[in-house]
Amino acid sequence: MPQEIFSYSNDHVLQKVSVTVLSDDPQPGYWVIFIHGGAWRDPSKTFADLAAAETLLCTAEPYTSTVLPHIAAFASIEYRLSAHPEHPQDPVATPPSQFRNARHPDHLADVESALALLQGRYGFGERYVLVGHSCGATLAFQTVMRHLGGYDDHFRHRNLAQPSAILGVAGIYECRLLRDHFSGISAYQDLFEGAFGPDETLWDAVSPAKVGSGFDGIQGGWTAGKLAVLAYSAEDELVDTSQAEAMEEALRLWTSSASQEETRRTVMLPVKGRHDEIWEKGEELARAIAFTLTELQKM
Ligand SMILES: Nc1ccccc1C(=O)C[C@H](N)C(=O)O
Repeated sequence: MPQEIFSYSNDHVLQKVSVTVLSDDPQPGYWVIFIHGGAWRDPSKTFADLAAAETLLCTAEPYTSTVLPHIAAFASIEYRLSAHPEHPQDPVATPPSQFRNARHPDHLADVESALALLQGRYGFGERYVLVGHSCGATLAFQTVMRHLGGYDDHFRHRNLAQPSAILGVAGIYECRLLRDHFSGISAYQDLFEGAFGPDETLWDAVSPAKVGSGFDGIQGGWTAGKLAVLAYSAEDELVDTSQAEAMEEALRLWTSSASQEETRRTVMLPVKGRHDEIWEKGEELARAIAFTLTELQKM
């Protein structure tokens, strides 16, 4: 199954998405679309972060007989990044197409452009699971928020088909809460300021767990959604469990406002390993993706 790489814009080298199509079946399975983490800024995180889990899902039992038949394709999105203090770039010598100085809403606008490219080429509609790790989970849930601070509705891809399920893995859902939990570590203040600027009211207005349970957030926005899975690890040294707990709470109104019972669910999924181990080894990420697809089949 050859991997293809598409650029969804020519402005920046990071504006690309990898695609591996497994089945051209007219009765297709789900697309699994991944958004990597790295605190909106870490250039060592790439679309290849899905590779270990993807390989396991495609080659290892029991996945090959249980979930693989229900997967149509894998895609993995890269997006423009903010500046990273440990990866400085010379602003004069670096071409604009490689310079990392993105600010919200650039990251999300890129994710939406990537989804638009995929929908335009493959037209899978709502038959996809959006999977995000760390800030990738923030971005995944932001795509289905009705309004978003600092992002003019006018510029959003309003007619994009929404995912049937979102799997957040070690996700950041409430910026200030995370910063305060690690208040002795300046990197947290820096990474949020790098992505969103110093105005903390904006941090709240982009946090899926802060605006989630409201008409402006996921409750009003994610009309097509069926399943939210929040995978979290007690061994995660960078994102503590209160993030997934806050998101679970915020999703409560979204779940209960479904027109019929059992048509929307939120599931907390404990996984093992440190923050990056989850996708690096791939076993836990693969298990979480398989879990999400299996639960989705039941609905
Ligand atoms: N401090 C974090 C808190 C939460 C999530 C990620 C990070 C990271 O540090 C990611 C990346 N390794 C970075 O250097 O930006």
